[in-house]
Amino acid sequence: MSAIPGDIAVAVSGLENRFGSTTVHQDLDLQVRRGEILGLVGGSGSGKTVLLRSMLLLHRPQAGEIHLLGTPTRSLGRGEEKALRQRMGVLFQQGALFTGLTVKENVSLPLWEHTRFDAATVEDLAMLKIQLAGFPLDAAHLYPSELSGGMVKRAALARALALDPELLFLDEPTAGLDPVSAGAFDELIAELHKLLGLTVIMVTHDMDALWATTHRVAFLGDRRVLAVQPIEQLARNDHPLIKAYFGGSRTAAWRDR
Ligand SMILES: Nc1ncnc2c1ncn2[C@@H]1O[C@H](COP(=O)(O)OP(=O)(O)OP(=O)(O)O)[C@@H](O)[C@H]1O
Repeated sequence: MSAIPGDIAVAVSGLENRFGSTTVHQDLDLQVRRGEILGLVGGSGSGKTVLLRSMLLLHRPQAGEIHLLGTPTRSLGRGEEKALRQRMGVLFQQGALFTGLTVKENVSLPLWEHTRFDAATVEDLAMLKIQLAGFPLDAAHLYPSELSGGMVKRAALARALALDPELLFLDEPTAGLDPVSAGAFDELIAELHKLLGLTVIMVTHDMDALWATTHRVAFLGDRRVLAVQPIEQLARNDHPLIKAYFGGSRTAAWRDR
């Protein structure tokens, strides 16, 4: 395949993912530009999470190539894969914090694992990320079970930012939050994106988040990416699957504002 331009953070080409007789992706292509916030949408079961996991190198596709930050990943050795993973942060839907660790310990963990900083530096960096994620510093000693849904998301975001990632993956970041908390989280993502120059890839069903934060949105359907467009254009795209998705009463309300 030809060289990947420097302004492309993630390039997926010819991706194929199958589970038994079910083909989830076939000949799927997607390019994510450096510094953009890209939304990933599609009907339930269209393969958004499997695509996310493929890009995170957590799922190995049957065919295709994924370039991450200019590096082809198909034949990476363990060491190279680990190094690349450290340049990516991820916020999973449930937050996925370790329940037996406090927020500060959760955020410190990647720093202990992947750096040789001393204890004081790890603590300083963890507290900085906790603050960046808008989590109250005086609650950093709490355990996940003591947090509200919005606080769990912020704590998990702080952990995702621990190693200063260039690429940030968000899986349904506002799912389960009330509208006010979800709106605040959208603003936080937009601010961090600007402040840290992150490339953000966000799977979401949340129309508010799509309209408020994304530069472009990729639509998954029919086992591939059917379109990548700014949301204003995508919501008016004539492809039957896209039309059906945005034609629902909840999404149409946004489109027709
Ligand atoms: N580990 C697995 N084993 C078997 N099938 C799987 C596995 N992971 C995903 N699938 C299947 O792949 C398809 C796509 O799943 P995926 O979770 O990526 O969809 P999605 O677009 O994220 O859906 P949703 O919006 O409902 O979360 C589904 O049919 C799912 O059952």
